[in-house]
Amino acid sequence: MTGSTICSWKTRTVDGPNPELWSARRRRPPLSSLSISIGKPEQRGAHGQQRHAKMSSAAGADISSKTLHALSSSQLTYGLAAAHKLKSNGVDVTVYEAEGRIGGKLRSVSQGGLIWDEGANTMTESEEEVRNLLDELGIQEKQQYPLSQHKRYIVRNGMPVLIPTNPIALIKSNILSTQSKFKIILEPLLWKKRNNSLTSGDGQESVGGFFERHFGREVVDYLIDPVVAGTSGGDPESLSMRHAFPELWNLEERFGSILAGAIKSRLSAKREKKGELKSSPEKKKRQRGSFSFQGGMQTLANMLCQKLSQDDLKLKSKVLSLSYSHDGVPAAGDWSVSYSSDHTKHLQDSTFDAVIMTAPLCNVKELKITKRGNLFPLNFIPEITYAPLSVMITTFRKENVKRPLEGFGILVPSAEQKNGLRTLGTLFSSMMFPDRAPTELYLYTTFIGGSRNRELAKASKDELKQIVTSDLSQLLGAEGEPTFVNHFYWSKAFPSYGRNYDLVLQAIKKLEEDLPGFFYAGNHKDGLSVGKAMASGCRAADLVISYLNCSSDAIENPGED
Ligand SMILES: Cc1cc2nc3c(=O)[nH]c(=O)nc-3n(C[C@H](O)[C@H](O)[C@H](O)COP(=O)(O)OP(=O)(O)OC[C@H]3O[C@@H](n4cnc5c(N)ncnc54)[C@H](O)[C@@H]3O)c2cc1C
Ligand SMILES: C=CC1=C(C)c2cc3[nH]c(cc4nc(cc5[nH]c(cc1n2)c(C)c5CCC(=O)O)C(CCC(=O)O)=C4C)c(C)c3C=C
Repeated sequence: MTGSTICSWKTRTVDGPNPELWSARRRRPPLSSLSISIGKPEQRGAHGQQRHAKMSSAAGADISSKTLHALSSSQLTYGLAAAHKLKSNGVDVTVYEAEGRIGGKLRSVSQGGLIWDEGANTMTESEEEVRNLLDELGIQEKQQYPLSQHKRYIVRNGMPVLIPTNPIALIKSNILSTQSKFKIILEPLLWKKRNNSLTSGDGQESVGGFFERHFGREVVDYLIDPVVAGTSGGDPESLSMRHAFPELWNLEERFGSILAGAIKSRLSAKREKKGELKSSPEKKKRQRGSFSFQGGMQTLANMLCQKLSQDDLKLKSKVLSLSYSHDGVPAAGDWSVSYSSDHTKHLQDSTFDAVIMTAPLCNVKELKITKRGNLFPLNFIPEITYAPLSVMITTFRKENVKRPLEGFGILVPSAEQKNGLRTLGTLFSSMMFPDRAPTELYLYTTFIGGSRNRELAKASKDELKQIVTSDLSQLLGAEGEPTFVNHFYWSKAFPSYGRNYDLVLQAIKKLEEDLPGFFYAGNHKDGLSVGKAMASGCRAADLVISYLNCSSDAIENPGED
């Protein structure tokens, strides 16, 4: 965001006698010096006369206290995290969601004594923004940590093998050949430098190419391929290393060897942590690892909504167009949003001071955006490839599962398709969270398709049931038919951080630079995980707050630079 441009605007304003202004100031001390008022967006019918939002809230003032609204045009993790943060800072928000429910890809179902997730199943709190947000929500007592979460399995020669979690366990395990084990140990000496002529013209190396240079092909086939499938539904050859794993990419840039780099950064992180603990010994210890919530991941979305009133959240409201029409007063109702509402069956408009867009870029591309009355063409947003995915929920009676495994779940490398396995992987949902099924049942969540098998992702429920039953029979000894089956299909489960991802990031930058007060957050930007998504929403909210602050400063101090 080009905050400096915004800060440099000079305009005149007079605070109107809006009582809500004062309550807003009381509610948000960090912004107390600003002329910020909180009010409702101005509404007009599709064909109605536009009213002047900026002038409307305070009679007598030539330009009233600014009505500050932030809009998130999708409500998901990012949108809701952003909305929550803005609300907490006393900024009014309206969240538009095209669907009739909140949560987006956080989608939990509770039915007949079973609880399952059709989207994200767990998350982490590696990002500081997420830790702070969860603390603020007071959601800790609802957090559920999976039992035996560090037990994860990979298929090798058609059978499950425990993924080693430390170097000694790796050496002992039969997950890799002796040759590959040596390649890993000797990586600091043997790793090959990137040959830029072998990467595509733009210097973008694939995930597969990168790891093959460092650890050899077997590591790519049996560790990287399943992990990539199990974190993005993608495959190592089509993902860009720099975009999909930026931390490891940077590690190579800094240290060359991944292993040596990882050890060095771990040691320095430990030292830093020790120092931090010494300076603030009361720092709270947090449980580490992945977690979900009682009732599933949807609980998080529900909690994030708590601060929003009924009017703040507009379900079944698809944003169709955005119009920026700045006329002298920065951020004061610059944005007009037009959306179709299922409730009224009409197009409606509202004005806002800023917009946080969290809809996928493929949806953004379909919007009509105008800037000062001229069409703002969106043809610079590249076509994005998405991985499709089917999620199958099955339950089996415990006595019918002959070789149940304790732990998180099992991932199937592509190479294991030759052994008849067609799923991407299965989460042992009721092993992790026993309250998700009655005691006599195991509940499994199996994923099919991804970029590995796009056609299969679209298969019918019956066909997918056969595939899941066959794989679970081979891997866990699940006999007979499942006692319950549920199917959910995501046509665009994940954006692929492919080799053209620079163009995607450039397009997001252009949107934010060319459209003052427009901010983009979401899983198309800084990572796919729920945690990264939430952090991205929080950062967008911070940018909105500074944008509004800068605009207010410019209004209050018209003579200063
Ligand atoms: C099957 C699956 C499993 C996953 N597992 C995990 C996991 O275990 N851990 C993890 O961390 N992450 C996981 N993820 C990833 C994570 O859930 C997602 O990356 C993230 O939640 C996506 O959120 P989003 O808001 O960016 O996008 P989306 O979920 O696509 O949300 C976009 C929202 O925008 C709305 N929208 C679109 N256009 C408009 C419009 N014009 N107007 C208004 N609203 C609009 C849509 O209706 C939708 O609700 C998983 C994802 C999937 C699909
Ligand atoms: C070992 C079992 C696992 C299976 C099977 C699995 C499938 C699966 N997962 C996704 C999408 C994501 N998973 C993510 C994290 C994640 N997944 C597993 C394990 C399995 N996933 C673990 C242990 C973790 C890490 C901890 C966590 O986040 O809870 C993520 C987030 C990735 C990130 O950047 O942090 C996503 C996204 C798919 C599509 C899938 C299907 C095969």
